Order: sequence, then C-alpha cells, then structure tokens
Amino acid sequence: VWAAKAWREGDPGGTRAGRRPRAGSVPTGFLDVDVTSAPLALECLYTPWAPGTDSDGAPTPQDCPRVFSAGLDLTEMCGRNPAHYAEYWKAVQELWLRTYLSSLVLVAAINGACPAGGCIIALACDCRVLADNPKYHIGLNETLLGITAPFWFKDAYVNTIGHRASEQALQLGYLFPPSEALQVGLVDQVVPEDQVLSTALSEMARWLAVPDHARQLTKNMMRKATADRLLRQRDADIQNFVSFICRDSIQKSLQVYLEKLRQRKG
Ligand SMILES: CCCCC/C=C\C/C=C\CC/C=C/CC(=O)SCCNC(=O)CCNC(=O)[C@H](O)C(C)(C)COP(=O)(O)OP(=O)(O)OC[C@H]1O[C@@H](n2cnc3c(N)ncnc32)[C@H](O)[C@@H]1OP(=O)(O)O
Repeated sequence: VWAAKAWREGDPGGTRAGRRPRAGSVPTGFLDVDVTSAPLALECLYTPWAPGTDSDGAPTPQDCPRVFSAGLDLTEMCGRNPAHYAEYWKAVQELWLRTYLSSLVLVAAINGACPAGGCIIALACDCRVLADNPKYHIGLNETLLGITAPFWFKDAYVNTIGHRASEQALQLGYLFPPSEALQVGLVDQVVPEDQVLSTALSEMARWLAVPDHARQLTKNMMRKATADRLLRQRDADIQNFVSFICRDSIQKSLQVYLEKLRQRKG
C-alpha cells in the first residue's frame, strides 16, 4: 500500500525506512500500528501478514513474492487467552479504521494472493491495482476457515461490490481470480505483473491531481457512516470476537485449517 506522502517525496522506497517497530507502536502480531502518529504510520503499511515473516518487521513486497497478504495471522487466534484475543482484535480494528479513514490517498498495488484480512486492507484503500496472475486471488474466504467475517468486513465488501455479489461471495468464501475481481468491481485495474507498481503510481498521480481538501472532505463524506458503525460498537465487536473465537468448535476449525495449510506446503 503506497501512501501519498512517500510518493510526493519521490521516494516510494523510503517507506521501507519505517519497517521496524518504533516506540509507541502496538505489536499487533501482523503489523505495527503507530499509535502516536497515525498518518505517518500509514506511510509504512505493507502487508498485514505474509508467509515467511514475523511481527518483528512488516514485510516488503520483495520479501514475499506472490503474496500481497495472507490475511490475519491465524496463530494469533489459536490457543491463546481471551485477553490476547481482545488486544489483537482491537489492533485489527485500529488498523482498519486508520486506513479506511486516512486523509491520504492510498493505492493498493496487489502483487500476490490477497485473502480475507489482506482483502480488507486493500478495500480500505482508494483504489486497487491487481497483477494479472491466475494464482492471485482476492476476497473474503472466512467461511472456508469455519469463521464469520465481522460486520465491518461485510460492510466494506458491500460498499465495493454490492449486496448480492457480497452475499454470494461471503457465504461461499469465494476468492476471485483477477478477471472476475475486475468484473465485479473488487479491483479497479488488472495489469501485467511487471506493471503493477507503475500503474499504481499513475493512479496515485490521478488522485493527487484533485484539490486535496475537496477530495478529503468527499472521502470522509463517503466513508463516515461505515466507520461510525464500527466506532459506535467497538467494545461489543471485541467481545463478540473474543467469545466467538474462544468457542471450542471455532478453535478446532482454525487448527484444522492451519494444519491443512502446513501439509499443503509439504
Ligand atoms: C455469530 C457471531 C459472529 C461474531 C463474529 C465476530 C468476529 C469475527 C470472527 C472472526 C473473524 C476473524 C477474521 C479473520 C480474517 C483473516 O484474515 S483469516 C486468514 C485468511 N487467510 C487465508 O485463508 C490464507 C491462507 N494462506 C494461503 O492460502 C497461502 O498461505 C497463501 C497466502 C496463498 C500463500 O501460499 P504459499 O504457498 O506461498 O505459502 P504457504 O501456503 O506454503 O504458507 C507458508 C506458511 O504460512 C502459513 N500460513 C499461511 N497463511 C497463514 C495465516 N493467515 N496465518 C498464519 N499462518 C499462515 C502456512 O501454514 C505455512 O506455515 P509453515 O508450514 O509453518 O511455514
């Protein structure tokens, strides 16, 4: 995810400088969210979680080829205690709210698989450019893990692809290949893999050409109601998540899913 400031400074690679956790950052287990300077924190957003990385530093696209984001780190939702789940979910909410409500222009350059939590971060951006590779699926696949997408994931989906398409895709846990993602409006452009970053930069230029104050006010006008819905019930959402994830049946489902992933690897 590239944010406007780094682009303006002509140094998108400068985003790498912020990879390591800094003082004031919240260890989320998938990304370090700087609670002291929200807009700055967004400059170093990369992927929530990707194979081969850990919470010591956010991965870069180069570190994890083929994966934009594997979604939320399932090991954070398995075999832990309720206090851990509550803290984790609060951080997930915080990440989404800050991304979704950012006044910066955010363009998602999606150069790999983008399931669930990865999709939700991409959806929080203003625009999505996806590499044309049949393996790069995007969508909310929670039901296939035996879990439910929270209402605010669903809201972001509905806002982007509409009610009927969301209803179907959410129930089926469907992951869209690039051509279908474009067709349904889940992404805005599908381009050859080596053109993802240049296309994202062109998109960024297009959005930045609009007077900032007008664009920001409009963005806020369009997004406020959705964000407010979560803001009004953040604590209840955390409690729902904790009681849901603590269920024996859900823990079992997640463990089975993780085990399948590990076996698939071997
Ligand atoms: C009625 C009341 C309702 C109340 C509801 C309230 C709240 C809602 C409740 C819960 C919502 C929780 C929301 C979760 C959102 C998510 O993001 S869930 C995560 C979804 N992600 C996935 O399904 C992706 C799974 N991964 C893959 O498909 C592949 O890994 C990949 C991304 C396509 C990459 O493939 P690749 O071949 O490159 O890598 P590997 O498959 O070999 O993976 C390597 C390694 O990584 C492990 N792993 C993969 N994904 C995850 C993950 N998301 N978390 C943790 N670990 C992961 C994989 O197991 C391998 O591990 P290793 O063998 O130990 O190296």
